[in-house]
Amino acid sequence: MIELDGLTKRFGSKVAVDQLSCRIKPGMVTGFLGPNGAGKSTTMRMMLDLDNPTSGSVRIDGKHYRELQEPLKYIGALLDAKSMHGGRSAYNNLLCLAQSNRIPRSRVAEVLDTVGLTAVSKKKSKGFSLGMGQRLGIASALLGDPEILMFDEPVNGLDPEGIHWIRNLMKTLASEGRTIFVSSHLMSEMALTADHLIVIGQGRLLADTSMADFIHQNSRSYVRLRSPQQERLRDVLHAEGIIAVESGNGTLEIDGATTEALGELAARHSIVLHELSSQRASLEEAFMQMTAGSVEYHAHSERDAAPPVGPHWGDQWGQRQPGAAPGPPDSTPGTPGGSGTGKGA
Ligand SMILES: Nc1ncnc2c1ncn2[C@@H]1O[C@H](COP(=O)(O)OP(=O)(O)OP(=O)(O)O)[C@@H](O)[C@H]1O
Repeated sequence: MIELDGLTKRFGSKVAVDQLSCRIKPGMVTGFLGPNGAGKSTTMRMMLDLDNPTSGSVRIDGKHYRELQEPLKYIGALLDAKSMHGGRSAYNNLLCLAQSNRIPRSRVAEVLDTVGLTAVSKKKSKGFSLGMGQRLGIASALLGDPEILMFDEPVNGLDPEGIHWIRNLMKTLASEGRTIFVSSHLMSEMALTADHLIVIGQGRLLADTSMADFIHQNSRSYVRLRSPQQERLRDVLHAEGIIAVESGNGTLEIDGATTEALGELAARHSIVLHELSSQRASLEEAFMQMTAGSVEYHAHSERDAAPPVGPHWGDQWGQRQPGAAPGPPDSTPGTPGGSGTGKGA
């Protein structure tokens, strides 16, 4: 179990981590999610005593990292795949780590085999590809057979087979009762791996929730309508008190109604429909909406620059106070990506 209490880190006037409190429990994969610059790496560095918190604390099984004897046996981490000594072979890099933590030499060959690097174990690690470097970093994390494992963006640089492998490895380690804490800025990746989610933005806690609850609350479903008689359709919907949002390409999106009800309504008014379909928004979209107010670097397109018109599904996240639990999406639909182009009917 890892416990963060009011963890805060400032770099000059920049608050990288802001009063972060949460528990990371054993027996599951906990995803640590946030956009670039959210404070994920800084938090992980403080967990490993590589950075001093400005205030607050981290406890690993009740102890500060500094109090752990032979820490590799408690907690293994992959933070930076390039942190290995490039002039040493993969084997010797791991052997040095093993010897300084009183880990038997036999374990080095074991972990090299686990990560699939046995064939290149005598090669200098500076010649390794990014993916091989990631594997070597994962081997070093596994070396002490620790109960807690932390991985910072572990799929970076891995090919599809490697990504599949690391996902399965994390799940297997969690099923053995270990605490697995893994950071990512990709919701789609977390949806496939994590049992629990901790979401941060600008160093602050935005959500601490089970993956199942996150999916339940954020898989927004809506109906998409397209008609050559759009003006009439909008008038009919308006008269019925149904809010429709224009989503481009002449389509309307409607929350809180069924395809059956809308199809029958259109039929009663003899309106031709070219599309009547049930849709589900992606989790990536929900994550982008949740963190929209805390993304450090935005790319701007002309579309983004357009002023928002009408109600927007993501507005709820922008208004939420830090630390509050996420609520269900409201019934106001919008367009993906938070560009605010929705328009009330
Ligand atoms: N040593 C430092 N000095 C000054 N600012 C820093 C330092 N380290 C991190 N920061 C700033 O703190 C914030 C959080 O950075 P951090 O690397 O922890 O974010 P992250 O969520 O890991 O981002 P990414 O996904 O891009 O790796 C950023 O604004 C970053 O620029």
